[in-house]
Amino acid sequence: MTSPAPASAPTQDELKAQVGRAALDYVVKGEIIGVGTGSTVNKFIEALAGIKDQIRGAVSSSEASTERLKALGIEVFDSNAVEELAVYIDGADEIDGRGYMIKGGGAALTREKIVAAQSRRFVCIADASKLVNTLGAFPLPVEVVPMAARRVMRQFARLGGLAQVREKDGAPLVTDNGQHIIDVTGLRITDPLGFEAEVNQWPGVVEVGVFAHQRASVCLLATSSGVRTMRFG
Ligand SMILES: O=C(CO)[C@H](O)[C@H](O)COP(=O)(O)O
Repeated sequence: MTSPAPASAPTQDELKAQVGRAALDYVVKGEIIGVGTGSTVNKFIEALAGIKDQIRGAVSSSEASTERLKALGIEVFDSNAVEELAVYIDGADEIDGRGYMIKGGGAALTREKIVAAQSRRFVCIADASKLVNTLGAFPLPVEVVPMAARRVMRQFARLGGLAQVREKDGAPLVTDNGQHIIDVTGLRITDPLGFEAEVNQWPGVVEVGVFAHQRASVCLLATSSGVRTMRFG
């Protein structure tokens, strides 16, 4: 007699698909939905296409997500055309136990923060590897005006961080906003609210990838035993 093969652990792709589907429970019917950027959000967009007739459309946080949404027949609105969104659904590079996040691994942090700020609720979708005690192990993305890059990098060095300009195809990556990204390693961000406020007032910083003032309201965390829901008040 043979015993059944042990169930294999879900792959990261399956975990992302799982939270992408779970986020459909937070989609407010008849509304325009805020949609983020990244591989987890791409799974959400696929799932959203299945209920596209139940929403009015989306405000998107990047050209990449806009393209995907449109390809699946979901109307995309300019963020200026919508005063307030009921919900924003997006991934994260790190999230802590208070709903504070690092975002921007996909270089879309500025638009992500804008759409998050116009939304009543931020639903973060992530796999369990993104949950941390203290933010900072993931290189912190910061969008900067190119002429300020070196100065901002020196300011991070004074905080003990090591910054480098993100590159694509051998040249500095250019964001959807025509700016550059620097990635900073070696930081331990114990006061995300204070850190975000400080870095955002350095000349030439367009936006820092710490999401503390726009923290998550809820996080759907994919684990090998199912989706765990964390609420942050
Ligand atoms: O902030 C982001 C893009 O700027 C993404 O939300 C973050 O990088 C997570 O991406 P993924 O779901 O691919 O892990």
